[in-house]
Amino acid sequence: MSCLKLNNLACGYPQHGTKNSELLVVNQLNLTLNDGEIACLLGPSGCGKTTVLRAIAGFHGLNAGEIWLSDHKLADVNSAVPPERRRIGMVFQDYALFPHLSVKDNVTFGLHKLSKSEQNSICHEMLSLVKLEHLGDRFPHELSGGQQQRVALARALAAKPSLLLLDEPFSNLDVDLRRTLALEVRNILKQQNITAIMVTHDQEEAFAFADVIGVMNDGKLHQWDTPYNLYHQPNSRFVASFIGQGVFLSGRINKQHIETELGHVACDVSSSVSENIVSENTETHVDVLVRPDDIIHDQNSTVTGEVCGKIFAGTSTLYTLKLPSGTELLANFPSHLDYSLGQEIPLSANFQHLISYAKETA
Ligand SMILES: Nc1ncnc2c1ncn2[C@@H]1O[C@H](COP(=O)(O)OP(=O)(O)OP(=O)(O)O)[C@@H](O)[C@H]1O
Repeated sequence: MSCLKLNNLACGYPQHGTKNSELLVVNQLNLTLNDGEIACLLGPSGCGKTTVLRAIAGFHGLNAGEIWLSDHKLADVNSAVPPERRRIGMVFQDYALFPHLSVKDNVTFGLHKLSKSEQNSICHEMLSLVKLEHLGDRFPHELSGGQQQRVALARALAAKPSLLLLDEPFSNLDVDLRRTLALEVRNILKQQNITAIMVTHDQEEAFAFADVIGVMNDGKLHQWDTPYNLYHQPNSRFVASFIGQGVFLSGRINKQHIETELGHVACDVSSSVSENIVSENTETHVDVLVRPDDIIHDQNSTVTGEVCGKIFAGTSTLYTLKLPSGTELLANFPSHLDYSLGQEIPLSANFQHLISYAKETA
């Protein structure tokens, strides 16, 4: 069952120097999040992620569209349920704990309508959920960043929200802690069947945390999909370039093949060229997306790439390989294959999913 629905959402900010005029920073945005699903909004800085989150929370009005939570309309252009009546919890980047209150008092802050014993029981349940039962009497300044964020999560969940919004919750933490806490929070949310949306800049964090990811650019939602599909079946050139690593290699469609510098690649022309494909009997120039895991070391190949960069990453090494045309590809090889800078490596491509787009004209 759908929990959150955004229909044709548009939001803006007043433009400097003009009265009654707003610049739209989110436009025609549609998405549906099912009960118990965890989503991320991902996109370049300034693309409108936080504005969407603020609109859902009720801190930002709508210029067009509707927001629905289960069967309740939360907002449209003319009306809005106030934030405190939306049953939406929030976790912020800077934890936003009350510094003068103990951990226990922070967690029970929104529960003043309940009896003391109900408050204590929920507080105990929430603190054990985030594994902080032993720190209930401490104050925020006596906790690490990761512990403070756990308290913020416990506080948000104590109010039994219908939806949880997380605004870059892990970005103040170091990289290792970010990854482990993202997974830990995901497990807690799944265990409690909480529907949630997180905003982040960090793709790996989004991949680890979310069931579904919305890739935004310039106020628009380009693709709302699983991490696997975003990587293997990006629906636009923007998503293909933004998600994961990859390089576009020039190609030319010839019947059921695309001719590239790495040889002929078999393809189903109708499904592989996603944008602006022209008729099959004209020569069509395309850009083929080559991911680092598409490139293989192939002793039988006559095409070689010169190693001009390498980044060792433990189990694998990411190489930059220059083809004779000068195009530089990225290739991920197991790290026991240790090539030197300047070495020529015979290469071929092994595409699991061929992604190509009509060639961009300069
Ligand atoms: N109060 C404001 N007044 C005017 N413009 C604003 C205001 N807040 C944000 N904007 C603009 O709206 C656009 C979207 O901002 P938003 O904060 O939603 O982006 P974001 O994707 O969350 O960015 P980041 O990842 O950097 O936090 C940006 O161009 C920003 O400059």
